[in-house]
Amino acid sequence: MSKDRAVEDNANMGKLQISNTIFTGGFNTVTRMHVIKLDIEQSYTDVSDDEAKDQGLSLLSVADDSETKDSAGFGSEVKNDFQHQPNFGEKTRRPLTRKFSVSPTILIPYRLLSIIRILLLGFYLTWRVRHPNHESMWLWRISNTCELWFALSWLLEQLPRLCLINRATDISALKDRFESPNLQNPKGRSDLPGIDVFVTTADPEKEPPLVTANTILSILAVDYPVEKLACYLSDDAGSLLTFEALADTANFARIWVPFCRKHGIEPRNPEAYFKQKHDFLNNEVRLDLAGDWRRVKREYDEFKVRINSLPETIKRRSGSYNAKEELKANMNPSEMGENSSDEIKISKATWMFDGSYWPGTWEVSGEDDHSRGDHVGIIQVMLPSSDAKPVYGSNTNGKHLIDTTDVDIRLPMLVYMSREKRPGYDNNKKAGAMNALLRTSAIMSNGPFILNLDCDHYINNSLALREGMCFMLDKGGDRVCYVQFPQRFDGIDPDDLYANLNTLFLDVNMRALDGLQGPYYIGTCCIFRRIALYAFSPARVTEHHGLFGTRKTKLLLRKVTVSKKEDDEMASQINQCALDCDDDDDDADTRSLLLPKRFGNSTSLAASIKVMEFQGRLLQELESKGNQGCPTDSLTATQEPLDVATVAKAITVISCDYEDNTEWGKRVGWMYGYLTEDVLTGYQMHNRGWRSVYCITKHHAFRGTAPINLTDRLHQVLVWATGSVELFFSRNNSLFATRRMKFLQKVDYFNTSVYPFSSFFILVDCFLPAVSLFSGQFMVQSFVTLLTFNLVDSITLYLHAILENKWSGITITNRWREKQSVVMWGTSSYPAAVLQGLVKLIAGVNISYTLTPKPATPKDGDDEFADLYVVKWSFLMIPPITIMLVNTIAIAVGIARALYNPYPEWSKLIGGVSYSFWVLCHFHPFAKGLMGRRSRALNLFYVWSGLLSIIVLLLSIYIKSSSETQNHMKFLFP
Ligand SMILES: O=c1ccn([C@@H]2O[C@H](COP(=O)(O)OP(=O)(O)O[C@H]3O[C@H](CO)[C@@H](O)[C@H](O)[C@H]3O)[C@@H](O)[C@H]2O)c(=O)[nH]1
Ligand SMILES: [Mn+2]
Repeated sequence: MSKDRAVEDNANMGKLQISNTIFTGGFNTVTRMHVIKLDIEQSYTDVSDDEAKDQGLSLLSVADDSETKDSAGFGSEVKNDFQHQPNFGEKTRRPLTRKFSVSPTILIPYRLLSIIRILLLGFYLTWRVRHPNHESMWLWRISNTCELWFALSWLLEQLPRLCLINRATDISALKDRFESPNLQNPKGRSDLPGIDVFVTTADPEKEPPLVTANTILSILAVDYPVEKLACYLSDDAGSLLTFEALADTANFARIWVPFCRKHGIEPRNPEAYFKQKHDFLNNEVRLDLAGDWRRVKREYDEFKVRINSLPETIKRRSGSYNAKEELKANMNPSEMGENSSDEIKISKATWMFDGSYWPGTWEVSGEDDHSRGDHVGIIQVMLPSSDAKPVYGSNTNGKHLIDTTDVDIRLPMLVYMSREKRPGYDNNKKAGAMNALLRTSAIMSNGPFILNLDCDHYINNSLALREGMCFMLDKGGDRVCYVQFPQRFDGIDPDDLYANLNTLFLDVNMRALDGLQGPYYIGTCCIFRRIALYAFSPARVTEHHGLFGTRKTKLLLRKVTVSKKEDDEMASQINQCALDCDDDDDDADTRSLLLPKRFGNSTSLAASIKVMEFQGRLLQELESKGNQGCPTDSLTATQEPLDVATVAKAITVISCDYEDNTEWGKRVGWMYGYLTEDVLTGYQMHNRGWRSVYCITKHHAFRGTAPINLTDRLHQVLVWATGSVELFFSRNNSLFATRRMKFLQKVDYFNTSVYPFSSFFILVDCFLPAVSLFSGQFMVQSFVTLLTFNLVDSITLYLHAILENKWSGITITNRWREKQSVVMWGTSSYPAAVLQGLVKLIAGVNISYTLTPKPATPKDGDDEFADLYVVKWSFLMIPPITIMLVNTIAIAVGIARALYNPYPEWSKLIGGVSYSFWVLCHFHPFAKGLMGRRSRALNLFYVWSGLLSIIVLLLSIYIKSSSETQNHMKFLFP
């Protein structure tokens, strides 16, 4: 698109908005869109003049076309420098990743143990079934069913752990291949593909802006070619608070990012970095680190104060503007078109610092067009994209904080986005936000790869993106739809009371899946291949790559999409789109108007097609530039110029999906209609035949926060478990509906979808000992057999865990926490999830999403774990509390009955009491959470009641056995 055209389109914004209305099809309301013009100097003054000019908060900065072309089209240079190039062939052929299998010394005993356990379980269960307890058949039946179920679920869990693997990356090989001079790239410019980073935030109260700001800073400072990186923040609250916090973050990044690059800082999240202890005398650091550290720290502290006082700042500013407005209106009522002398009511608006209305949500709710679920779409480029050439800073001369003469001071693109929301239309929660980002970014930067982060998950290792790229760009990498990293956490209490670390899932199960078809997508810390999100199958993409750079891309799109039958509609539509591009290449507007007609009034389909179109056009462009032999995936050798016209067109695309909203999530992008979009979205990709990869390393690539408050944790587990139930009921998840998914992978997905249903058996098992104590009927013939079995069972389980520790690092304590949490959640969140899922299935009721509150950054001197002791009531606590009470009472009743009974059945009593105590042990963290700060007393209670019951029992056995010597043998082996 020529410059003139862009200018013309800029002037014709009004016209474009009209075409948007047509574009949204049958929807009546005119879709409006705000592209905000801001001048950062007004609010943030401590920036030098020349810096302020390129400060970025200008209207959707237009990148210089000629520059961009230069950076992309290095074809001509190739010819000139051809003879002078040494041979790099060998160097670039090194593999980027390696795969290890777990050592046989661990694997063989591990498998042996599995077999032993299966045999033991088999023997025990057959014995149980063959020997009914005639005393109490109902107890026998119930406990049998429970045990059969648990055995089965253990088997389901164990099966996928047969092929264990570990992986490693070679970052230096990546550098050699993509960033060293070679024949195609004599200057050694980075040939790494572009990455768009998506961050989502939804509520500045539950998700403190300072936390989000730190995440953004860690992204802006990541070690990746600046011109290939773009960062998008989606704000589902449409809040000015987030907006201004982001603007100030972009500002602070000018200090923070060069500082990180200069000294090789890790981690590049200022809050986490400044918390560390520093050794400035270390030989490996630069001499000026101490000075720079002090100056940057002071800047950060001021930044922190500014961000934390933003709510107050905005409130005060809006207050004074509103008062002024009111005054004005009352002075000249005629101007307001009011004839009466009544006092005029002015709506309490939220004001931006330049004295204009904030188009998003206003603090005072209830305002039409300005509430959480009812506002226009907002898009703002906070930092423009940059050129491929490094820009070096200058030395300290009063203006500049630190000396950056040899430091590249460019910053990646940064965009604020808040999608349009209207009452009566489902916004599809996080999935909706992600898809809006997917479409917006397709038009603005179109990185072939996408990193997805929650607002509280920052990049902890600045090489993380490169690590991910190793998998994507390695041989065979084109079958990888995403690279998932484990979720690691800061700020978890040392005891990890509520099993937040998730070790069993993150360190064992996910790794085991990597030996099959790949780990689940867990919603954050995940790098996607864009094309996999566009519902392509890997086979198709391989074909794509095979032809890439050698034939006509258009031809290729047509050929590829027609050759596969299953992606029917979408394929033919893309096909048509490619044809359209052919017809009238120069008239983009006519084309976008044609699309809705051809495909009905479907906004979302049209939007998805637009995205496809862009991808196609990009390929074409590369093609036409003669970019022959360009490495696969370096699609962004061309940086899409960011011009006003294209971005204005994105307006239609980022708006909420209106009536056709199901189309997007059904076919393209993040899946709609489920509480947890993540597992389902990954499931679809695996089902299409993609594989995913687990990138788990000792240094944690990403870190985030987890709820350490019992109530928050219960609600988080409720959301996850409901997602699983939804997966179970989803049409896709029939064991027979699988298309290209490996069998064991399918088994694991099935297991995931089924675990909340075990809540029924867990509940029963927790009440059984109490019921038997109350009724005086014990559930098995002999507690001795039960205990022996439990012992053997536990031993094999923990031997397993020890072996698992060898390759996953999971400890016995972790294991015990996991076991406790299965019982705790199994009696609270899981049954609630099953109920919610059933209600949705039967009545079609939409389930609401509970956003997990993120802990705020503690101020100096604050208790880091204060949240741990906050007790908030939740209905989910009712069953566990009941179980704890019932079992405690049952123990007392049982003992009392035995003591006052002339013929007490001691063996039954011991069985019942120890079983009840065993149940109570599983609820220890739960009880601690309920007691809050008084939990120390609780520990004493547990120890003493344990000891006491043992003493009482031993005493009574002693008394009993000495008085009835004949019966002695009987009670030991009844
Ligand atoms: O309407 C919404 C709801 C949520 N979010 C964002 O989604 C992310 C995750 O939400 P959170 O409540 O923190 O979920 P968690 O339980 O902490 O997160 C885990 O579980 C979720 C559901 O499976 C995944 O989406 C997350 O990525 C994963 O970290 C946050 O960044 C939110 O801002 C939105 O953008 N819009
Ligand atoms: Mn979270």
